[in-house]
Amino acid sequence: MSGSKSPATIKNICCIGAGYVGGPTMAVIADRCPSIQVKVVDINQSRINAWNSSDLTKLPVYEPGLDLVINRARHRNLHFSIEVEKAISEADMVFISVNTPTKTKGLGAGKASDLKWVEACARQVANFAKGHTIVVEKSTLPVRTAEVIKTILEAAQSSLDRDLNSPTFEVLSNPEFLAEGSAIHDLEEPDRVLIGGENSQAINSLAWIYQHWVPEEKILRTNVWSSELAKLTANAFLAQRISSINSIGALCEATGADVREVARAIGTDSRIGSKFLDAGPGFGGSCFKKDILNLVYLSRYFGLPEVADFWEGVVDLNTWHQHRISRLVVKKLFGTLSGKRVAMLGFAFKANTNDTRESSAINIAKDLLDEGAQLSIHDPKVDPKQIAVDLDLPESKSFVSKEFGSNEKLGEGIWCFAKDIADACSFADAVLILTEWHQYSQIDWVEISKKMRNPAWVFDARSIVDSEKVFDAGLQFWRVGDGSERISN
Ligand SMILES: NC(=O)c1ccc[n+]([C@@H]2O[C@H](COP(=O)([O-])OP(=O)(O)OC[C@H]3O[C@@H](n4cnc5c(N)ncnc54)[C@H](O)[C@@H]3O)[C@@H](O)[C@H]2O)c1
Ligand SMILES: O=c1ccn([C@@H]2O[C@H](COP(=O)(O)OP(=O)(O)O[C@H]3O[C@H](CO)[C@@H](O)[C@H](O)[C@H]3O)[C@@H](O)[C@H]2O)c(=O)[nH]1
Repeated sequence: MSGSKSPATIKNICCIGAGYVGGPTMAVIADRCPSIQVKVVDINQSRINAWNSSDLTKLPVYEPGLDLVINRARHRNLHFSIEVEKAISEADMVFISVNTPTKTKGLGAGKASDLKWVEACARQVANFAKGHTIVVEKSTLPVRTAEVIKTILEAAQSSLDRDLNSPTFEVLSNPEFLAEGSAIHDLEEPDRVLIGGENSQAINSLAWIYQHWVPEEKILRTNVWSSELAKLTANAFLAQRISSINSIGALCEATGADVREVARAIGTDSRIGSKFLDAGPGFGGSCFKKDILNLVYLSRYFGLPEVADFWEGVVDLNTWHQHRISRLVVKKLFGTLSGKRVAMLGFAFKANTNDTRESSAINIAKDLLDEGAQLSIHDPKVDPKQIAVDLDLPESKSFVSKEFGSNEKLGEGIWCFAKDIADACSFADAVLILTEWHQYSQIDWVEISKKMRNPAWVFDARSIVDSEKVFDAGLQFWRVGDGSERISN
C-alpha cells in the first residue's frame, strides 16, 4: 500500500454517494478547487437526474446557498452521473460517502452499522481503480472499518487476475462534521477538518485539497482509529447535551423553573458553553441516534458494558421525551384526541432542511394518530409523500364530509397535508410546533385563534413563540421546559 502521489497530481476525484453529504461536500470542493475534476456518482438514477436538473429548486437536497455553489461549479468541474465504474477508473482519489444505517437484522441488529454499502464500494474500487488511488472514508463508520476496506483492496491487489500494473491503494479517514441546514456554511468555514491515516503523503494529498480554502491550523491529522472514533464521539457529546437539557426541561416544568433561564445561566460558564442547550421535542436527524447506538455496540463488543449503558441512556431519554410530549398534548386536551384536530407545524427534524429522518415529529405524530387525532400537517419544505412513508399511512383526501358541512370532524387517526399555516389551523383544537421554521415565530395568533375551536391550545416544543401574543389571542399555552406561572399549567 505504498507509492502515494504528490499533492499536485490529484486531478480527478470521484465521490461514491450523491446524498446529503456527498452532493454538498463535493460541490464545495469543486467550487474551491477549479483545477480538480469532481465526479459524484450514485446508483440512484432519479437522484442523479435531480442533481442535474436545470431548475435549481429541484435539487434533491435543500440547503441554503447550495444552489449558488452548484450553479458555479456544475458542468465546469462538477459532474453528477451514474457511471460509477468509469468515474472510479479515472480517479486519483475516491471518497466513499454512502449511507451507513443501523443494521435491522442479524448480529448487532438495532445497534451496529450496516456496512454492506461501504463494502460494495470497496469492492467496486478494488475492481475498477487504475494506478495509485487514495480511498477516503467520508461516511461515518465504526472504529476499524478502514481495516475492512484495506483488506478488500489488498485482496484485489494480490488477485491472480491482476498483472504488474495492479492498482495500489491508501486508505484515509476524513469524517464529515457538517450539520444539515447549515451545510454550505459548515463546509466553507469548518471548525476543523479531520484526516486520519498512516501514510503522510496520502494525508498531505487530501490536506492539499482542503488547503485551497481552510487555514492549515484547522486541518487536524490523527491516526485512522482516532479519526473514526472522534466522529462518533462528537455526535455522542452533542446529543448528550440535548438529552441533558431536555431532562432538565422536564424538571423545570415540574418545579416552576424555566429551562431557557437555566440554559443561559449554565451556558455562560465558559467550561460548559452556550451552544446545543436548546430544549426541544428531542433530537432527530439521520446521525445522532445511529452513531450513538454504534458507539453502544462497539463498547459492548469490546467488553465495556458500563460505557455502553452510559451512552444508551442518551437515546433512551430522547425517546422518553418524545413520548412525554405526545402524552402531555393528550392530557391537556382532556385525555382524549378522538374527534379532535391537531395542527402539526413542522415535520423536518430541524429548520432549513427537507430531511425528516428520525424526526421527533414522526414518533409524536404516530402517538397522536394512535390516540385518534386528525393531524393537519404543515412543513414548508417536506414533501407530503415523504410524510406518508414516515408515518406508514397514506394521506387522507379530506377530514370532512361535504354532506355534513366543513366543520364536521369525521375520521380518526388520519392526516392531511396543509398548504399553509392558516389552512393547517382551521378547526384545530391545538397547534403543536415541532420544527423551528422562522415563519412559525411570526404567526398572527389573533387571526389564527379565529379559525380554531375553543378552548384551543398552542404547544410550542421549540420555544419560538411570543407567549404574550398567544395569551392576548385568548389561547392556552404550553412551552417546552417552562414551568413558570404565566404558562397554562
Ligand atoms: N446527513 C448528514 O448530515 C451527515 C453528516 C455527516 C456525516 N454523515 C454520514 O455520511 C454518510 C452518508 O450520509 P448521507 O446523509 O449523505 O446519506 P444518503 O442516504 O443521503 O446518501 C447516500 C447515497 O449513497 C448511494 N449509494 C449507496 N450505495 C452505493 C453504491 N454502491 N454505489 C453508488 N451509490 C451508492 C445511495 O443511493 C444514496 O444516494 C453516512 O455514513 C452518514 O452517517 C451524514
Ligand atoms: O440545542 C439544540 C441543538 C439541536 N437540537 C436538535 O438536534 C438534532 C440535530 O441537530 P444538528 O446537530 O444541528 O443537525 P445534524 O444535521 O443532525 O448534525 C449533526 O449530525 C451530523 C451527522 O453526523 C454531524 O456532522 C453534525 O456535526 C451534527 O451536528 C435536531 O433535531 C435539532 O433540532 C436540539 O434539540 N437542541
